[in-house]
Amino acid sequence: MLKTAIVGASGYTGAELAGYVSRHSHLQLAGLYVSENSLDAGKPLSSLHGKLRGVVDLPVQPLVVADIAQQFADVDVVLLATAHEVSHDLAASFLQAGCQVFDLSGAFRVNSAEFYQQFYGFTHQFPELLAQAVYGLAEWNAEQIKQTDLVAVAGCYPTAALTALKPLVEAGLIDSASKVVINATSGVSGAGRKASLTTSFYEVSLAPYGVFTHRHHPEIEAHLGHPVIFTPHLGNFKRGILATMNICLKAGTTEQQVNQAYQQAYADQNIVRILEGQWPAISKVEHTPFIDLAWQQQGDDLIVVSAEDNLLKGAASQAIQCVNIRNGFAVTEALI
Ligand SMILES: NC(=O)C1=CN([C@@H]2O[C@H](COP(=O)(O)OP(=O)(O)OC[C@H]3O[C@@H](n4cnc5c(N)ncnc54)[C@H](OP(=O)(O)O)[C@@H]3O)[C@@H](O)[C@H]2O)C=CC1
Ligand SMILES: CC(=O)N[C@@H](CCC(=O)OP(=O)(O)O)C(=O)O
Repeated sequence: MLKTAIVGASGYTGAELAGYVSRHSHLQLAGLYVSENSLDAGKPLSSLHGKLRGVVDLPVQPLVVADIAQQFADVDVVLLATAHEVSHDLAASFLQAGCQVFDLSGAFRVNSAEFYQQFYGFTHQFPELLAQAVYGLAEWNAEQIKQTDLVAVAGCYPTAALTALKPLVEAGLIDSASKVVINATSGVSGAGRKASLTTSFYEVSLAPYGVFTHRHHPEIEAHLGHPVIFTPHLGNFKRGILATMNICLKAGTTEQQVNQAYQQAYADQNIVRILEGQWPAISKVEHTPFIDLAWQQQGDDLIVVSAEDNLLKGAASQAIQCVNIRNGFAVTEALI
């Protein structure tokens, strides 16, 4: 059994991770952590997330950064479900303590100091870790994930977009002079558990945000290798992302070529479900680790739609996929 700690355990993705670890045959929950001065320190996780009652009743403990080397010396796996800046500051200490680190934040996803300055507003202090981190898009980077101790789990919108678009790029089917247009809508849990006016029930409608400026725009381009226009939207529902993508195919691309590109990428991947005769919908993927895909072609125009649960395939279940891949467990262990 691998001793597994969750940092940021009281948050939305942290609680999902705790549920998965508790039902994993090869992981043993070694500790649940929040910030040193957290108001929740000492409370059972199940008192904060009622669905975990009787499943994970361990209390969340304050993380004392100065004690990491000693306290985590016998911990095998650390799941960081913390804000980007927090993960940025903590990852090196856990790696030095000998832990495998799976970071759900954006702190190590793009190997570019400029990117962090421009889109995250901080100067990245760990260029060597940025270079060493493997992007945790589970279906695409399994070989590299097997060989690293630092996985930067892919972002929620990027997972929805890249899963849909990478097969087409890999097969060389997208018109190189065109940009792929991605419109995606997320439920409010994407913004985390902390109270804020923009995600309060009364305020939320359906509206775009972060137009031309969202940090997932460059993350998608960096890992796709093709220019995009990405517009996120916030919807008045709790969880899930639906992404609709408009693609200009190379002139003369056939339906068979498109179909083949997807079959080649995902025929053996249980988490990616290719739908026939129906479109993806959030209701079919919420509370599941799946990502659903469907497409329709008209001449050289292709519309692809993906749907996932932002807290699961967009975060926690993809992190567990990466843990499974890294440690040679069945990819879907604890997930399906
Ligand atoms: N929500 C989503 O859909 C997705 C989220 N992510 C990423 O995953 C990460 C977590 O997101 P989410 O679960 O939504 O966040 P939440 O805001 O819901 O939770 C954050 C957690 O971090 C804890 N925390 C805050 N500061 C520290 C600290 N210094 N040390 C230890 N723990 C700390 C918080 O507890 P306390 O404040 O009490 O200490 C809380 O447990 C983020 O980086 C986010 O970008 C990725 C993909 C999707
Ligand atoms: C609805 C909402 O606010 N969503 C968040 C994205 C979710 C998230 O936490 O982003 P990462 O995947 O990069 O960690 C946002 O737009 O910032």
